[in-house]
Amino acid sequence: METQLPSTIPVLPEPILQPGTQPPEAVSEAKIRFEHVDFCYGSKQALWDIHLDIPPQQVTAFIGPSGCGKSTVLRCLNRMNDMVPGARVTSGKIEIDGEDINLATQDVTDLRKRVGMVFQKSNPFPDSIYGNVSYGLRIAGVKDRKILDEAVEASLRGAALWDEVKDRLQTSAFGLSGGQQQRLCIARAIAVRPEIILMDEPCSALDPIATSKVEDLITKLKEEFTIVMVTHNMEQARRCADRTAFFYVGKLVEFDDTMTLFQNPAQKLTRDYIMGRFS
Ligand SMILES: Nc1ncnc2c1ncn2[C@@H]1O[C@H](COP(=O)(O)OP(=O)(O)OP(=O)(O)O)[C@@H](O)[C@H]1O
Repeated sequence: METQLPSTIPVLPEPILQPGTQPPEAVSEAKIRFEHVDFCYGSKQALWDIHLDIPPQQVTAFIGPSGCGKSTVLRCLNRMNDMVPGARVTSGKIEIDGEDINLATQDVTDLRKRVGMVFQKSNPFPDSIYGNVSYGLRIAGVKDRKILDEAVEASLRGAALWDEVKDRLQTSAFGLSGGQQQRLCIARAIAVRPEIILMDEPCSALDPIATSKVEDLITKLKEEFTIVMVTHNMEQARRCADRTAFFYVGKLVEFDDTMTLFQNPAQKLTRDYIMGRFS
């Protein structure tokens, strides 16, 4: 019997996987592993039993309707949810390279060096282009101008921005277009050589041309980084993501390689969502 699409979003979701469905098989070489994770904001549960293996050096996209928990899952990975009073993982475990990132011994600053983040709205600092890209290295204590120069150039090249800004590195970052500012934020994120880059709707404020440049960049960045992105744009998930996870009311409904998820989803709920039967 297939799960019927609820007409309204229930407060407490019933099991939504089809009977007999097993959790996705563990990826042998997971960079990131969610093991049966429940998460609450105070007394309000936002995630139920999230079980997910994210492979290294691939792009993984999270899709699903508003409020289904995509950003919460993403923000678990750099412990940004710690900043919300009462927000916590209430059961289960989240591992990066096999290490539990919620242990009391975990250095959160160190974790955030390993797990960079790019936000929906570009957020350059009120500083020059050079100052923005070199920021992370400078606060880590790097003072050598040659090292900083090389890192800034490599990061701007890595973010496909060097040619557009190389002659104005000392000018304000606010003088860049929206798309350039977003690529600058990506350059700032990669300058400290993270292992994982989280992107929360990185193109939602951009026009189609700027979106296309950032999408090309995302595809290139996976050669070096593990990318996890939230997107409301299903075409973007199709274009950029190797694997896609579909969430609904705080549960992971389906996680598969992107082509399979879009062309032959195992769950009726996934099919209904990608066919636009609800949003
Ligand atoms: N700071 C917070 N305090 C309390 N509840 C929160 C907080 N942030 C998110 N939530 C709740 O947790 C649930 C999941 O929210 P989340 O932002 O993760 O969903 P989402 O799928 O990313 O949504 P959207 O696509 O609209 O960004 C929602 O019910 C939301 O109201």
